Amino acid sequence: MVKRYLDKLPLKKAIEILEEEFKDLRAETEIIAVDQAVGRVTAQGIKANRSAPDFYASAMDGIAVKAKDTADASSRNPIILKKGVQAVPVDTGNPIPEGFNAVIKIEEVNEVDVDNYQIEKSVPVWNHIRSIGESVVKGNLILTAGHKIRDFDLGALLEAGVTELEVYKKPKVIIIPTGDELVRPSKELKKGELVEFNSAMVKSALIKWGAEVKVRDIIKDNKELIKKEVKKASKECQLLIILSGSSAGRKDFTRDILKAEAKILFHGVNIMPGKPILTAKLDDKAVVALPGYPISALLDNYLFVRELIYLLQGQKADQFDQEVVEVKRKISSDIGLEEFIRVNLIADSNGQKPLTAVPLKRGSSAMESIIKADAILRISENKEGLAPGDKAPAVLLKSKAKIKKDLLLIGSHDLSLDLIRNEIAKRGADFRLKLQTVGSMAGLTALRRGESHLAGAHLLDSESGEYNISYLKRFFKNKKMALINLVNREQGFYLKKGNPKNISSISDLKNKDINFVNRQRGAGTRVLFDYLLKEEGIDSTQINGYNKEEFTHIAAAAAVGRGSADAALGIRAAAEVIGVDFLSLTKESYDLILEAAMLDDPRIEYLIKLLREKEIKEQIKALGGYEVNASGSLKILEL
Ligand SMILES: Nc1nc2c(c(=O)[nH]1)N[C@H]1C(S)=C(S)[C@@H](COP(=O)(O)OP(=O)(O)OC[C@H]3O[C@@H](n4cnc5c(N)ncnc54)[C@H](O)[C@@H]3O)O[C@H]1N2
Ligand code: MOO
Repeated sequence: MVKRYLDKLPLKKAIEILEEEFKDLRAETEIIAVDQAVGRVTAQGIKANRSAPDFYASAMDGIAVKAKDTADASSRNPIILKKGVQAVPVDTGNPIPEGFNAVIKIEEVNEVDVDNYQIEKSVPVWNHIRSIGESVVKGNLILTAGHKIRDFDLGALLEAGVTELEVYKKPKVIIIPTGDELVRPSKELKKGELVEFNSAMVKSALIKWGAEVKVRDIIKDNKELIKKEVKKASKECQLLIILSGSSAGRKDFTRDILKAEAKILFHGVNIMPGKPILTAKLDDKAVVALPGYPISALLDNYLFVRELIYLLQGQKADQFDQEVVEVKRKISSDIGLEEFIRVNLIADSNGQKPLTAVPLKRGSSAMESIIKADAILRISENKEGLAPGDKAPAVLLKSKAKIKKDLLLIGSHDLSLDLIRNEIAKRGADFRLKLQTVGSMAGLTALRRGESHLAGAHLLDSESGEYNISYLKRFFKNKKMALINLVNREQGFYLKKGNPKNISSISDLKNKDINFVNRQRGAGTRVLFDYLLKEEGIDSTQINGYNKEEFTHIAAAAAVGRGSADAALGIRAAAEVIGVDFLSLTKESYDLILEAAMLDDPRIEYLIKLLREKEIKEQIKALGGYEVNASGSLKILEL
């Protein structure tokens, strides 16, 4: 029988349960000095103790006058005002002398002599006078209860004579990381050890939301130890977070412990990632067990724990900043699960249409993809994925203004691209270069769909021996396209140090003793490998490991480095990064491809200029295996 251990609660329902169960859960309050209060949340409404200003004050440097004395003044009929009687000098902020009711700016006044001023314009009553309470009015409610204090709130409070205020104490949270395989972050790891980093992510987010957080030492997967720590910690905090052990593994004890000690509220929500979250109430305290996978823990922290931290401070969590975006490819999603998918966003050239969302890697432990993401696309639980042209909401992770300026490059992987990306940022350019590495062919497909500004490809045409052009003819018929040479680079074999299996040519791979690891279908390196095999008259079935695939040069080199393969094809620079031997076989060119119409886009001009710079060429060359003479050179093709 299928063992079902998870609830299938819709997200909204799950949040309602938390709100209902913990509606009276509040942190204690304390009185603190106003100038220490930024980020804290008011426990009571706050009224102004005084008006500001509490006297009539001059708003300008000039002279205080009686408005009626100025009534007839004009440029043709200048009027003289007697100093001390009809006019008194005042500076900005000075009280207005009794009996005066307007101010004229000094630059509009002519000082005729020590006793007389001349003016050429009449002024109305209250001209340039700050009235009593112009800034804040005594008795007015300045801040409501449940207000998170900002820098400018401080100013208004202090001006209004409020020097102390009652705020919620920072909610006390304890985080307990659990797991046999986990160790504190360090540079060196033993085999099988994994760095415990969820606590650092979760803690930092909670501090941002106003909590005071303690992280306990990592506890081994031992039921008694975890139980002891849970009971102890729950007495010292308002919210307890247990990291991992929320699913059904042999050592996932969290559910058992909470079942015995607490009231379980729910275990399992219809979302992905983050499905196996578990929440409970232990002696009125909130307990949340977050799933182990980092992206799942992260998402659940934002969706659920954030609500609780706000609730503890008498607030309701803000809605996420969402934007309706469009997709240009099919994106699958399970019906009955609300899916949260990391995406890059790109704007069309005139910025009129909705932003286009381009999905990134989905895995619940793919951290680089959350760093790269511009937004999290939400596919609701009643949808079975999205089709090209469909729209859906996305939670923005970066500013929309910045996203609209970015350049997105989707294509094959090359180490020089990271160098360039970093250089653009280092120089403070007003755009960022974003990369999605997916392989040459997938890059061209994305460009054709309008999901990127640039593709990166190194696709050999086995007939002509030329790179990329024949593919462009196929992909971009009747279009005017441009090719910018990025680099010419060496392709060859990654081999174990010292080449123990004596591999010296493609035909050596036929040896049954040799394990190869290939690149994914559609990768330029895969195309090259097929070409090299064909040239030698070798059939792919003769190669051990032809169907084993890695997705980047680095991953292929690393497979050789750790011994799971004897050889792989790839670029020299990755061999240098991983520290494996390299046997050069051929040279290829890697081009950036774009619509020719984009060539006068300032960002593209910047990129081309950068690629032509001597200093950048030297840096790329130093990565190993690169020829940079043609970097930045341009070809325009009418296809
Ligand atoms: N048979 C099933 N197995 C799993 C299911 C399922 O439905 N049936 N759900 C999967 C999903 S979805 C998730 S999410 C995870 C949640 O698992 P746990 O909460 O029990 O977490 P672990 O298995 O202990 O760890 C998963 C993974 O994450 C790493 N990890 C754990 N804690 C940390 C930490 N504090 N910092 C960094 N990394 C952490 C851990 O080493 C594991 O690699 O269960 C699936 N399984
Ligand atoms: O839901 Mo798990 O939380 O997909 O990774």
